[in-house]
Amino acid sequence: MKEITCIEDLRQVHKRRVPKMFFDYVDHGSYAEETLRANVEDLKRIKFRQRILVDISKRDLSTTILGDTYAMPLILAPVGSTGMQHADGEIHACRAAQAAGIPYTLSTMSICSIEDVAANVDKPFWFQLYVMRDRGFVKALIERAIAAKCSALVLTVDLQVIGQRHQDIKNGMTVPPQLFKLKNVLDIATKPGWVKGILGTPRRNFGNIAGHLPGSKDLESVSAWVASQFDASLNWRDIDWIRSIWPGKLIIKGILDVEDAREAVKIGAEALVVSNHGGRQLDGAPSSIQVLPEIVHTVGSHIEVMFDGGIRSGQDVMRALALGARSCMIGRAYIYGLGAYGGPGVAKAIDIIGKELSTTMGLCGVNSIHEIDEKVLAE
Ligand SMILES: Cc1cc2nc3c(=O)[nH]c(=O)nc-3n(C[C@H](O)[C@H](O)[C@H](O)COP(=O)(O)O)c2cc1C
Ligand SMILES: CCCCCCC(=O)C(=O)O
Repeated sequence: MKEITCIEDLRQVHKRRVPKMFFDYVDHGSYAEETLRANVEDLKRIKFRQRILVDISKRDLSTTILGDTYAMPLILAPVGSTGMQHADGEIHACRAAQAAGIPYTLSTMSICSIEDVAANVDKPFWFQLYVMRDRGFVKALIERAIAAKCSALVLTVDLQVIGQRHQDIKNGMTVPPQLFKLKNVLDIATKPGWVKGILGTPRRNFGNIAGHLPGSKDLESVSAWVASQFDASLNWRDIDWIRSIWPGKLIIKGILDVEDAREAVKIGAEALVVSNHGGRQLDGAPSSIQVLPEIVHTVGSHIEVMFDGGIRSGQDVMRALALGARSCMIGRAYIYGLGAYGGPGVAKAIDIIGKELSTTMGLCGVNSIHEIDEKVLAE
């Protein structure tokens, strides 16, 4: 891994090592991918203000997230089907996050179940919830997260209907995926390391949602499956119901509008994530960084504001913190590491971003996370 120096290097190795259908599922976004591109490009346009001759010898990246101390303001975002990028991917990612001292969020749509992950890691992790039509099942999922001692519930609210990802349709990325389609068989045959890993683990299907998958002979497009299973009637009134089951910290993920941010404060969520789902949902929505300042300005003193979308470097984390985010989630950046090298690849992604953040802080004359604000940005 010596020649890996940035997240793009991990992406290139991921692309070589993982079947195209799974790499594309990660790398692409919805429709024309305008929001996906805007997330990355709008971050890059933000320029820093260099400061010199400040004592920056004692830089400290540690911070608190929802009252707990972590090594840096970084969180591994929930990513569905992580275990298809690398065998037992969720367990490896969670272990890497915990070793680095940052939170890991397990998706409802994970391959390893809540119990699989809990049995194989040392500390509590966060659980991300999708609300399905079967409310008895949703209640049971929350109870499983409580039994596994998950320390926060991340309620994702921007995917009750799914944005179309053209590439997934072309690749046969259905539920379950069409691994035996000729072009996939030919491609998978060139990825022996991936095949060996996946065949070597019993965990190859969605561990949390058994009983809600199509029968073994049926194939459903992802959009048809989501339409049949996810509850499109979900609304603010349902949050009380979730609160009545979940006693812990609640994070609402998928907020882009100031009015919605105000609602999240009103219902008493502990945090919200400014997110457009990594450009995978409403194509044509603004980039996350474009809306961050107005949301922070409106609600930032009443609720903890987290951020995601387009982060590919420590410089990007610094940009989001400068515009008022308290912490940042990364999705693709760590999945590229996982697909490339498994757990050590996730550790590498976190390390790259942490070091870039530390250097950027230094060059802006800043020693601690709480000092980062608009003053580190060029006019
Ligand atoms: C392959 C993939 C799967 C995802 N699955 C989920 C999911 O199951 N639940 C969820 O809340 N968000 C999911 N997301 C969105 C991420 O949590 C996060 O919002 C997004 O990746 C941030 O953008 P970034 O990838 O540019 O960092 C997924 C993202 C990707 C790339
Ligand atoms: C196979 C079903 C995918 C459900 C949504 C997972 C997700 O949030 C994403 O792909 O984005």
